[in-house]
Amino acid sequence: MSQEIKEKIESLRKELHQYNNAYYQNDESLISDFEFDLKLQELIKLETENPEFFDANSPTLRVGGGITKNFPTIPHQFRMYSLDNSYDFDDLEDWEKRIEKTFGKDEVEFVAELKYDGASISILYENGKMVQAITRGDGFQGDEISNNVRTISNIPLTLNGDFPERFFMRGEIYLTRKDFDKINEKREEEGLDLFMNPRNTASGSLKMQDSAEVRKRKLSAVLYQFISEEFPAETHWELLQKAKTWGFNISSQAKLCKNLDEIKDFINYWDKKRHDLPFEIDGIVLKINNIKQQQTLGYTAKSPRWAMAYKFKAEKVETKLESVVYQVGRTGAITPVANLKPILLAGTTVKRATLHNEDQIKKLGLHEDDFVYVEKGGEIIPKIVGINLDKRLPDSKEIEYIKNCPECGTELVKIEDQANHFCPNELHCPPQVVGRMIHYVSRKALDIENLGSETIEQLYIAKLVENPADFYALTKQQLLPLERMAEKSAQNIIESIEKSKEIPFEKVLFGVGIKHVGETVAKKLVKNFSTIEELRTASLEELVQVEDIGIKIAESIHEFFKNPENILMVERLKEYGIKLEKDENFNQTDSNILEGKTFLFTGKLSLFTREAAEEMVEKNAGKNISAVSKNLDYLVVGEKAGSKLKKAQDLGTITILDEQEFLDLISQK
Ligand SMILES: NC(=O)c1ccc[n+]([C@@H]2O[C@H](COP(=O)([O-])OP(=O)(O)OC[C@H]3O[C@@H](n4cnc5c(N)ncnc54)[C@H](O)[C@@H]3O)[C@@H](O)[C@H]2O)c1
Ligand SMILES: [Zn+2]
Repeated sequence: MSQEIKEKIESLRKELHQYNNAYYQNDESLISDFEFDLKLQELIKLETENPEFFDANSPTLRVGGGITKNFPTIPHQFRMYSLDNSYDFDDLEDWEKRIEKTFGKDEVEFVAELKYDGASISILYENGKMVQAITRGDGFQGDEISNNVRTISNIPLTLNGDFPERFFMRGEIYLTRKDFDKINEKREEEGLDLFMNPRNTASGSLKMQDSAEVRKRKLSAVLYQFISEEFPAETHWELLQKAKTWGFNISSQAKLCKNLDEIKDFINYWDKKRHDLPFEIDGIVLKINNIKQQQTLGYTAKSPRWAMAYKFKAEKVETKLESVVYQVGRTGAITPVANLKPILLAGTTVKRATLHNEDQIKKLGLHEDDFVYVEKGGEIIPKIVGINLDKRLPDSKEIEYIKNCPECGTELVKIEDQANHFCPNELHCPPQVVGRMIHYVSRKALDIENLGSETIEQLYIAKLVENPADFYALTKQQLLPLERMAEKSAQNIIESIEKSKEIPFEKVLFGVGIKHVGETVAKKLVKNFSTIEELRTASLEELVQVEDIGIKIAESIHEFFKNPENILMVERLKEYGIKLEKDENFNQTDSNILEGKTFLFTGKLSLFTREAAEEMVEKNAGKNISAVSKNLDYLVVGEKAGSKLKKAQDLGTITILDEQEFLDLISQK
């Protein structure tokens, strides 16, 4: 039994560490906050009942965040805690009883505040000037991100009035829904992946290296806590009012509450009204007003005893499933989508929910005409979390997954290890044909500016283009009749297409869309095969001899050139003057300073991508190798470097550099 409990505790700890890592380090939510908190509660319970399994590193005792290597690490003069969570009024009543036991009934006042969903920050002010801003990090120390915080317009850099000489203000950096949507609209235009939610985006933005980029994100800030050795007032409420006169943005919704009933009213009000706020909140924070009382209560290992968060449950609504439709992505991946009877959820009308893939539908056990529960978690897209079986009609049929592509009728295939079905008709399935052309014009490929996905779709429907070679036969006269196409834009498109004839071979090779041939692989291929002819006629054996080219890629290249339509397209591209040969300066190096030296990069790099780093090594005559061994000269470590770093340290002969030191090394030339 006890072994079982031990294993359960360990597995929960491991799981929660993983979620924390994703959440705080990579700004990703692998599960909903609600599910996360349930697991945490379960662990707390098990640990309290089984104190023999105590571990100071347990996620129940530690603030989840971490420190990155990209900013200076600064210790907090006053530790930054997390908050205890409660989900129902019973929890709150328990908390209030504990407090009354210490101070007596009616002796305690509370301040109720909105719980802003962003990233917390501690800002030091000296003599009325902002001096330093630090993230919460692990609570003991955080990242110094002063320059990024200075770009936030509602954080005062200088103060007014009668402020103390030295103190910290703590608060939350967040994104309004509107600014979040704007960022995503722009990303959509640029063909970039969309951000998941305002919280993760705000937190990620704060950790960007270039503060000019941070400024563009239009972050907001609200301050909710004054901290210092001495307090210029006796209550939290008064401190907030004072901070306001000094120039801080203090939440206008905060409310002084005399008792639990007033607190409950506040909570009930905001549980309904929160969707009308211009920003997201995930609950309410309650704080004891009197500072002396706060000090008497003190802290647990993780949170103040004088404060409590009340978290709103993710809203769940029931609605009817009207149909399941199947979308074909640009890579041929099939995504089932549920069309729902429109319903209001978390402030927006929901009509659709993603069903992910066949397994998900099976797992839900979805039938036609089912009544389903829909929830909005941390993500923007709502999902179906359950079915109301009481309302299922007796003769309703189970949803049967489609066998053929809804766009072109081709029989779908399932590839091992992948959750989605695919339509294999790459060359003639309409979304895939369009997708291939969009890929061809994208920035990392032929970089044909002005030719957006909508225009390509229109051109395809008008039967003017069917593969990348067709772009080069387009005329301005053909473009003009398209919707919303002005003379000037048409001219720009023609010019951009013409300009793409300058793009080097490796990008063209990436652009033609051979499966598994990404940017890096394309480069490696061009290094070894100077012309498209050489590549086309290379045998599988010759291909796999190239560094990083495995049999899968080799076969995919063969497959591509077996198809007469592809050969014809390549021939036409050649005729139009597209570069299908290696540039003379392809192998040119910048310097020889790394000659004879070997490099390996590990961990999460933030100053450059791994590919860019490897390219820098090559351009300076160094060599990249793929494992830590006696042959390795330099190991360059990013954030969270793991086993490779350890191995290198153990070997003791390898020089370990951080990213900046690596840059310094090559700039010595
Ligand atoms: N989905 C996931 O994978 C995942 C992973 C880790 C954590 N989480 C979520 O994060 C929570 C833990 O995060 P946490 O440690 O930041 O705690 P928390 O979010 O529960 O509460 C503490 C934080 O609340 C913020 N806050 C907002 N308004 C405030 C106000 N008015 N006064 C004081 N503080 C205010 C502060 O930033 C403070 O650090 C979990 O309970 C979970 O919901 C989710
Ligand atoms: Zn198809």
